[in-house]
Amino acid sequence: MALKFLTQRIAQTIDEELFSSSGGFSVDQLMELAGLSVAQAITRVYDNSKYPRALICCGPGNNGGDGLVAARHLFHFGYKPNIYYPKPTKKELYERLVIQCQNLKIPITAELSDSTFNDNDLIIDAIFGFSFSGEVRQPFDQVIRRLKGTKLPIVSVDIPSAWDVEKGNIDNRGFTPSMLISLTAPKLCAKHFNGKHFLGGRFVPPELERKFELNLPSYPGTDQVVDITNAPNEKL
Ligand SMILES: NC(=O)C1=CN([C@@H]2O[C@H](COP(=O)(O)OP(=O)(O)OC[C@H]3O[C@@H](n4cnc5c(N)ncnc54)[C@H](O)[C@@H]3O)[C@@H](O)[C@H]2O)[C@H](O)CC1
Ligand SMILES: [K+]
Repeated sequence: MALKFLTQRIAQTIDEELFSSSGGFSVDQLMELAGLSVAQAITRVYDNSKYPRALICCGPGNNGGDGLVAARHLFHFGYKPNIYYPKPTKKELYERLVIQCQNLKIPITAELSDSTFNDNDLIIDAIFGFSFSGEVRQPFDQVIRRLKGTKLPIVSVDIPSAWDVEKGNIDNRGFTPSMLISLTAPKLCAKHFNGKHFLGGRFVPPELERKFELNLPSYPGTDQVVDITNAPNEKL
């Protein structure tokens, strides 16, 4: 059975079920596993000896939270992360994630200067995930413009930011990353993506997987990610 690509509504429904009282998960837990998946997938493709400086661009929602968690794991995996976080979320969870990064002396900035951006080997796009809609509003429009112009490799978390969650890069509003890490299950926009593609978020209970007919591939050994670059994908 082919891997299921999710609509925005189904992605949000699965998220709600995981966090409901019957699902039993807290946001912290799943964000930690999501961010760990992202960092682990990066090690598979972008070795820290060749790509040590990683700029993590973090948005205002849970996608940005995944980015903050990934920054911490990348530090422990031997990278030199830098964080661009223009609109820090005023919630305790996010404030704690920031403190954890500050304690590792990971630079965090809200300004997007040329050097903030260019003095890196790799960019991680954790700006918007499956709740994105419409056209990109300030202050994120400027980082999307930069990402469209850069020659550095970009790794997108869950959705390439500014892409329509279902239709992909409509009107060329976004950029095309070199690598995508889909979380839980890929969203429909990933059918338009031809680069390196991993699946992460190894926390879906089999019953939930069956209910939504996700047909997830098996994760090898104790890995948090599985390479789905060549998974069956009927192109639209
Ligand atoms: N179940 C899972 O797989 C898990 C996924 N995780 C990650 O969570 C995101 C989805 O998070 P959510 O908070 O729902 O939304 P986003 O991060 O996508 O962003 C919402 C944020 O963005 C603002 N926004 C929306 N559209 C625009 C726009 N056009 N311009 C500017 N700003 C916009 C909106 O106002 C909100 O503030 C999922 O993709 C995964 O990455 C969990 O971490 C773990 C479980
Ligand atoms: K993203």
